[in-house]
Amino acid sequence: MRSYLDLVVPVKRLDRAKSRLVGAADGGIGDPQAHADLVVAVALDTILAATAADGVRDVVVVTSDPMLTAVLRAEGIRCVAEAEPGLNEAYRHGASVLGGSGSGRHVGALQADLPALRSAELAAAIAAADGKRAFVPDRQGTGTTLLIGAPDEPLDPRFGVGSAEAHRASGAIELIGDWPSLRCDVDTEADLAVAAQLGLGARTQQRFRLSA
Ligand SMILES: Nc1nc2c(ncn2[C@@H]2O[C@H](COP(=O)(O)OP(=O)(O)OP(=O)(O)O)[C@@H](O)[C@H]2O)c(=O)[nH]1
Ligand SMILES: C=C(OP(=O)(O)O)C(=O)O
Repeated sequence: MRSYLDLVVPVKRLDRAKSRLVGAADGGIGDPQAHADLVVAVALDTILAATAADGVRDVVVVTSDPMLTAVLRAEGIRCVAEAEPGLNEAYRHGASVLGGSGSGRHVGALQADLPALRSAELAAAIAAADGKRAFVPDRQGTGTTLLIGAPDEPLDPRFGVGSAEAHRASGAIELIGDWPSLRCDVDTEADLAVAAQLGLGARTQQRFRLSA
């Protein structure tokens, strides 16, 4: 069965996002603008790869950051403000904006920190889910980079520490394919170095201080 997904992608306010990456931007530590630019670049590379993936119909970003909203809207990307703080809250809000459950829509949750993402890998994961509730674990196997809801059911996101196990326990099928770029979320500078080996998106490539 061919599935067409609408994706929700939340991003924190830039002054709070990706705190473990402070210092990885080309301006180094002590340059908040350089850090913000790196977070924007990572999000934009992720989102543009997602919008180009076969099987993705629509993407909505949930963020309350004014600068990020302006940048994304200039790229033609739809943004909505958070209704309340929190990652799972942002996913639920995005899903409700997209139509939520019972409206013939099929919603997925994609993390915004996948700067090496290849559209073909995301498309392959969506196809592998075959219309069922499913998730893709991060490369460590403990977190989640993509959750695909069951059609016409609430998304029921369970992101946070140990989210792979939480999504498994919720009945989602674990999808493991040869999708390194889809599994490579970047929390630390070491993760960014791994993503760089896979091939960073053009914007992140420009902003990452290549120290390693
Ligand atoms: N809109 C929204 N997005 C969030 C929220 N919390 C996390 N995110 C996003 O979810 C993704 C995964 O979160 P984390 O990997 O924990 O990233 P982070 O919290 O920015 O990074 P650290 O400060 O290093 O923990 C990132 O793209 C965040 O921007 C939230 O409360 N609201
Ligand atoms: C919130 C998550 O991401 P991270 O591990 O990047 O914090 C998660 O994997 O559920």
